Amino acid sequence: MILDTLAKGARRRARVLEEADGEGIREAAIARALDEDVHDFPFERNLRAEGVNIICEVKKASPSKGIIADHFPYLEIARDYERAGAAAISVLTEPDYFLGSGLYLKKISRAVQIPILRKDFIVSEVQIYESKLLGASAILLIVSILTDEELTRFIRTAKGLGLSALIETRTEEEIRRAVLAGARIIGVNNRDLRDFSIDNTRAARLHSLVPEDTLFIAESGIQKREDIEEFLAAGIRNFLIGEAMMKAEDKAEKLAEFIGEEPRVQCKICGISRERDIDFLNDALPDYAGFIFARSPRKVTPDKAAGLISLLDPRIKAVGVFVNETTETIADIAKKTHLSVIQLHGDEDFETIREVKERTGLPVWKAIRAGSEEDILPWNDSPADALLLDAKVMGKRGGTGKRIDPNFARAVRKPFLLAGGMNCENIVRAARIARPFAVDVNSGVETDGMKDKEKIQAVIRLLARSGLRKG
Ligand SMILES: O=C(O)c1ccccc1N[C@@H]1O[C@H](COP(=O)(O)O)[C@@H](O)[C@H]1O
Repeated sequence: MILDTLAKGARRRARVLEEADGEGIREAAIARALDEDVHDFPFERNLRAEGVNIICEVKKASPSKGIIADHFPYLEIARDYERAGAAAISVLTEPDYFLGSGLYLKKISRAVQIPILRKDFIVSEVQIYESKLLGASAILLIVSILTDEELTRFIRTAKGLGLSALIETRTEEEIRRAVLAGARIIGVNNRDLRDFSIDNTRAARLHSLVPEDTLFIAESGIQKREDIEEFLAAGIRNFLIGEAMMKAEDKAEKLAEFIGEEPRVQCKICGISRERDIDFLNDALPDYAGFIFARSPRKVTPDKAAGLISLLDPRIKAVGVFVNETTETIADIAKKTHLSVIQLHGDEDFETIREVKERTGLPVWKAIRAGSEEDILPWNDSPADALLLDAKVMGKRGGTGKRIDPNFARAVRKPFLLAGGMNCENIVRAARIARPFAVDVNSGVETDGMKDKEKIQAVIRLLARSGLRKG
């Protein structure tokens, strides 16, 4: 049986590794874990995020399909997965049948920000230490090739290193063993590795046996949206998809098909200060253009802004960004420059928001620098028309390029925009988790402090290809 052959090969490689420098690998991995925050477990955190979470796989070949990708630009594939909004990336490292490599994992983990699962046949602790050094955030443990003692010990070793362990099962009995061993994440493989047959009902059938607080992942054989819909009906929302993602020419479009969303997100490009920027926007056609009237490298004078806004395509609404400005000045500038929306990005209170709304007759967006959900809660009662969630950075007002945890959006009870370090790499996943009415992109579409035409176009196109915004 292929699984026995794969496990045998893994044992041979683990022995070579152990003999070469088992002790050194162990020590280096433990030192790295001590250096990091080992309680963070980003793989698990991402799978607990709102909505459908998909782990996309990087694999050149498989024993069932043979060569999947003749051309295998693995770094580009991984970056495309990240941009497409993958929750994590699974990287095959088994060399003989999957033509994988530890080097692929090492390089991918440096190229993307999302967590990486090492997909291999782990039969020895030295492979777990090695996974840590390669940059994995999670490892796969296959119940059928491990004893109960090994399973328990490997889960514990992984945890001590800050690695999550995805425990792969195929039967009721294996789920029982996984639970007893202390699994926090259980996967059910729809593919039978004895004969490679696929049974897409398996994960749905076995799901109910897994305790509620344990993460559940349906693995293998998922090809189209209808497959996902069947799993969703069974209460499953985390998936590991290999071949279908590898074969998809446009990863963003394929992931959008799996997730199945209605276009609902608008886009604001902020910090517009030059005629060239207006040309970029008139070409890309975002929904809003932001003009900053506060202290900032992107600051514009009212005269300059009036000139720029007069050149703006009428389909793009002008947003004025103010920090602790007087209501009178805001009203004057709004009139002079023909603003459509006022964004208050300072310490403005409810009373000021009310005054600005009254004096200008315009909608007001209140920016909140959120370090936690608690920072957001009081603003749900504010008179602002919408909130704008931005990152909290001590001593800074905005334009920090720092990300906000999109899960904070759970606390918002009003229409809101998501801002803070949005760029082509993170915008799709953040928008899917937070579900704002608009995303706000500023420093993430700049090069050397200037707005960059290619980056603006890339963000706008990506939002459309991902099904988030009308194209
Ligand atoms: O961009 C600025 O310099 C700025 C200055 C003062 C207030 C707000 C500012 N920008 C706003 O910050 C957010 C997020 O920006 P980034 O993507 O993190 O660079 C955005 O809403 C801008 O309008």
